[in-house]
Amino acid sequence: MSGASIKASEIGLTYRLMRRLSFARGRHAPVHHRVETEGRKQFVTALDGVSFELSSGDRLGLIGHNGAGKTTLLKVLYGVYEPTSGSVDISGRVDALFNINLGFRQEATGRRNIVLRGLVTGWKLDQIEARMDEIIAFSELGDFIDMPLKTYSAGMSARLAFSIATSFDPEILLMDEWIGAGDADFRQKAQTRMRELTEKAGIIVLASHSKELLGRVCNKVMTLEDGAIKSLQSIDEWKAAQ
Ligand SMILES: Nc1ncnc2c1ncn2[C@@H]1O[C@H](COP(=O)(O)OP(=O)(O)OP(=O)(O)O)[C@@H](O)[C@H]1O
Repeated sequence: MSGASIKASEIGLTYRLMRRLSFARGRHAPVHHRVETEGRKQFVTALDGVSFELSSGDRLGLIGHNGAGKTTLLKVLYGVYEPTSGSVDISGRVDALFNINLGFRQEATGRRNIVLRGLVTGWKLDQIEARMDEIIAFSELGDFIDMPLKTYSAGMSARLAFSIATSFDPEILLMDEWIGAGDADFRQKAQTRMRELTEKAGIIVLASHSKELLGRVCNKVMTLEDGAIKSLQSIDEWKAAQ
């Protein structure tokens, strides 16, 4: 691995609202101050002037109130959305674990979903088969691996998604709070795996409301407020400020 990097320069992201919001006089919608109206169109500014750089081994935590822009930032880094302004330069293979069910076929078995995910990630069938046993063992799903996804609990889906994503050697892993769905033993295993990933010169970006989780996993923390960076601190600075 040559070393992963992310450079975000002044990223802005504005959503166009498909349905018009109207606010009764004297009542505020939670995001009313960022809804702008232009003629018949309405827009929400979800990210505004976000700049940062990450390099090999960085584990960035994203924290902030509901609607602060954490998920939107992950989606921009994953390429789901093109920033409305600014730019993102990414070097390294990116995989994402947010909205765990995204990309899973509910009618297909766990085993079949491993193959489908592998193919989408760009691996060949024999490469996927070579990793199959290891992925199944790590997920601890046992015989459930041959049952359809729709029979899985949230925690079981999370374990499968994590096992798959980390087995296909991502250099950059983008995650939200999915990890909360796993039980304590699995979280411990998952944490070890994330550490190995960053030791191999990878990068993790993890959005969470859990200060305890960020404290354990991250070396930097970005606090977002209304789509802008309120602070970007080393883990020690951030802990000292709590
Ligand atoms: N598809 C969308 N269309 C319009 N507005 C959106 C869309 N997705 C998010 N938003 C708005 O963008 C802003 C940022 O949302 P985002 O989901 O990034 O926040 P978040 O920090 O991840 O919140 P949470 O902690 O609740 O998950 C919010 O004001 C939200 O209403």
